Amino acid sequence: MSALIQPQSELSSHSLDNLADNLADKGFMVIPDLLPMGIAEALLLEVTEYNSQQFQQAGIGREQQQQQNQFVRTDEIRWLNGQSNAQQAFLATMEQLRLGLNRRLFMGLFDYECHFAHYGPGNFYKKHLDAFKGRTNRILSTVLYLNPGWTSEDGGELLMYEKRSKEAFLKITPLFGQMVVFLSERFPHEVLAAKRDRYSIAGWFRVNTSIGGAIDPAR
Ligand SMILES: O=C(O)CCC(=O)C(=O)O
Ligand SMILES: [Fe+2]
Repeated sequence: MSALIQPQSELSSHSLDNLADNLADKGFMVIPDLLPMGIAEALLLEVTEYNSQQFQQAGIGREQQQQQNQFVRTDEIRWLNGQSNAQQAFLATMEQLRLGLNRRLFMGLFDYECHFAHYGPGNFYKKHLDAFKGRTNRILSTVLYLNPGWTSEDGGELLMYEKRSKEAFLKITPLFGQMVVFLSERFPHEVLAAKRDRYSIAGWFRVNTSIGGAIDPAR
């Protein structure tokens, strides 16, 4: 698998400027190809090799409040921990993104947590916010899509909403290598039911709300 991975690529300052401008102006951006193809291909190979025991049923809420809710979401997830070269390359790219955004927008992004997600046929994630004002440390959401040859027939689009609006303002097809980045508190969003297996890495840049030395909250 490591043979597929190209040497660590530097994100250009142009692409970081562009992302920072879009986040400042609109609060989101869709990036067609943030990562080198080889890294995205290795991540796809890795995620498709996991069996259902190696995924966990996705929940909603955090820690004690964590609960499985089949009405809200039916995907399965697996947290990244840097256990493969592909994961390390991805996490290194996201670290460049974190530092680049902090430098440009003074966002104070402290760390990044992310998981693979697998939506089998019929799986969905109903309209939700990744963060509620004042109650979370998730600031910026990212989703990287790992679906070669995805077409509009396959469903599984991400719908993005403005708050208090019933009509989505953007419909994102989960195309291979594409990443969407958006402000976690600002945009309710949902994943429509997919008609075939849909793979992604969803992640969140967080600020540090630690009290008394403990990082709060734990995952
Ligand atoms: O996969 C997507 O398009 C979005 C996933 C999502 O909203 C989430 O995991 O919070
Ligand atoms: Fe979400």
